[in-house]
Amino acid sequence: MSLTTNKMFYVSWEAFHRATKELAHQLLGRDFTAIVAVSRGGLVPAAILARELNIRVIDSICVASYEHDKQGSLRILKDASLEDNAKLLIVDDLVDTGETARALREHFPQACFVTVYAKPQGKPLVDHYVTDIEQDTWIQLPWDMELAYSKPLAEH
Ligand SMILES: O=P(O)(O)OC[C@H]1O[C@H](OP(=O)(O)OP(=O)(O)O)[C@H](O)[C@@H]1O
Repeated sequence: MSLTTNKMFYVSWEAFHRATKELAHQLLGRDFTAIVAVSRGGLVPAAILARELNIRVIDSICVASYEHDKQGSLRILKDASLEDNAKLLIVDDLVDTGETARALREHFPQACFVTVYAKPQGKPLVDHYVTDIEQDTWIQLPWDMELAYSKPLAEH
C-alpha cells in the first residue's frame, strides 16, 4: 500500500464485519472447498468468510513486499500447502496498487480472488469485492487502531 495524501477511510470492527458479510453474500452458493488467507490482512476476513460459507479447510500464504530496489515484486515467506484449483478462495482485506493481487493470481491462476475493499488500480484483478475506495485514500483497518479520547469541538 502506498500513502500519497492524508485522505483517510476509517473502518470500525462492525463496519468491517458487515462489509465482509456482504462479500459472503456475493459468494453464497459457490462451491468452495478451501480458503487461502493472504497474511496478514486477509486473516480476519478469511475467518469471517469461513464461518459464513461453512468452509472448514483454511490455509495461509504469508507475503511481504520488497520495499526498495525490487519494488513491485512480492516475497513469499510461507506458501500455502493447498494446490491451485477453481474451488479455492483466496482472501485479502484490500487491493491497492494490485501488485499483491497480480502475484497471487500468477500463483493461483484458477482460484477465485476476493477482497473487501478495492482501489481503482487493483480493482480489475479481483473477482469480487465490496467497497470502492479512492486511490489516494488510506484505509485504516480496525486492528491498526484503538479507542482514544476525543476533545470536545469547543475546546479545539
Ligand atoms: O495492492 P497492493 O498495493 O499490493 O496492496 C495490497 C496489500 O497491502 C496490504 O498488505 P500489507 O503490505 O500492508 O501487509 P500486511 O497485510 O502484512 O500488513 C493488504 O493486506 C494487501 O495484501
